[in-house]
Amino acid sequence: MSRPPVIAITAGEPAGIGPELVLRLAEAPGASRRVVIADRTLLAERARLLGLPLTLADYRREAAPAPGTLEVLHVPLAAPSRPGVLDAANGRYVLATLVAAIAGCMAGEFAAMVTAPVHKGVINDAGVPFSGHTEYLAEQTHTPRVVMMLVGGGMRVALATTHLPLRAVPDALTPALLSEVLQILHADLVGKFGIAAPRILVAGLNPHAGEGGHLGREEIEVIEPVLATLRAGGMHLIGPLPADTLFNPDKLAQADAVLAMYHDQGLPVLKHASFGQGVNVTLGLPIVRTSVDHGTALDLAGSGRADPGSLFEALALAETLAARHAAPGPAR
Ligand SMILES: NC(=O)C1=CN([C@@H]2O[C@H](COP(=O)(O)OP(=O)(O)OC[C@H]3O[C@@H](n4cnc5c(N)ncnc54)[C@H](O)[C@@H]3O)[C@@H](O)[C@H]2O)C=CC1
Ligand SMILES: NCC(=O)COP(=O)(O)O
Repeated sequence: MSRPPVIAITAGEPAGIGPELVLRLAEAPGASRRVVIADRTLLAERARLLGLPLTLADYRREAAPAPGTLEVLHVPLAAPSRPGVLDAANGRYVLATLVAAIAGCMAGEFAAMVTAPVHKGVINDAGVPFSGHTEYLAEQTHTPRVVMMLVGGGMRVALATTHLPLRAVPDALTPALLSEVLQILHADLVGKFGIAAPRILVAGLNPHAGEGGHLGREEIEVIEPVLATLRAGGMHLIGPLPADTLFNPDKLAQADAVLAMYHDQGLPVLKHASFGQGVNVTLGLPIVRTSVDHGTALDLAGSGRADPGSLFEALALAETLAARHAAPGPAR
């Protein structure tokens, strides 16, 4: 009998809701073997705090877990952590959990990694420049370009730019960046999502997609030329469209994915439609990585009220993508 794929789940910021959400994985459907990467004492304390009856077992690659146990690959905290209270002393612990997951995926020991939320600010406070998992995964796997895409509410929304100040967005939107992002998005819609000929709606940057150049020239000077070149190569690209009406149901029905130009152009729409059930997937990586659609929710940490729905969806998508990654099949 073939062994189930092993999926690594990083528990994220120790003061946030990540540790208590990963404790709920025993309830998640699916056939994978799940290994949580975190401090085992932290998990045991959160389980006790929330009254979750749970047996933690150290992960051993060759030994199948006993039924009813949650396997843990132990990474030690630098300092004890209290729910809701950030401590920069643990910033490097969070990164160490990611490094362990990435190494296991790159070595083929893990079929995929799923990430619970990290707190970007406290990692920077720890002295490590960090803008998000997406950028960190690109750096750690030596991948020059990756693309963030969220899936939820019947939509797939990818971002041309990710975690950068709004003021920096127009300068970041170069023809090279846009072209690479669209090629990665197209390739992974085919290869990871099994869509043979993806149709992509592309948002403009400016109000009314620039109003013919009267409200900004990025559409004319950057977006339209890139779309024209890629269309000539066979891609089905619609746009640039005004972002305020691009998400109307009649437009979405014409496409398999949307490319938004920046984080808060695309994500509020998707999160409004599916918060708590959405999944963040990193495209363009040599490994499979999915994540939750929410943050550390420090206000809920330790309360037991955090919804594990997005983590369960992220695990389910990781299982699907890992199966395709292991045995790429013909597109539907
Ligand atoms: N995948 C990741 O690592 C992500 C990390 N973040 C980080 O999280 C930190 C906090 O970000 P915020 O903007 O405050 O967003 P947030 O998602 O942590 O919180 C926004 C609101 O949603 C609620 N919420 C979040 N998750 C929930 C859940 N599972 N169940 C029920 N309610 C939930 C919170 O209580 C809060 O009211 C930031 O440092 C941010 O960078 C944000 C998004 C994703
Ligand atoms: N809004 C998505 C987000 O901030 C998560 O980003 P990442 O940590 O997955 O790069």
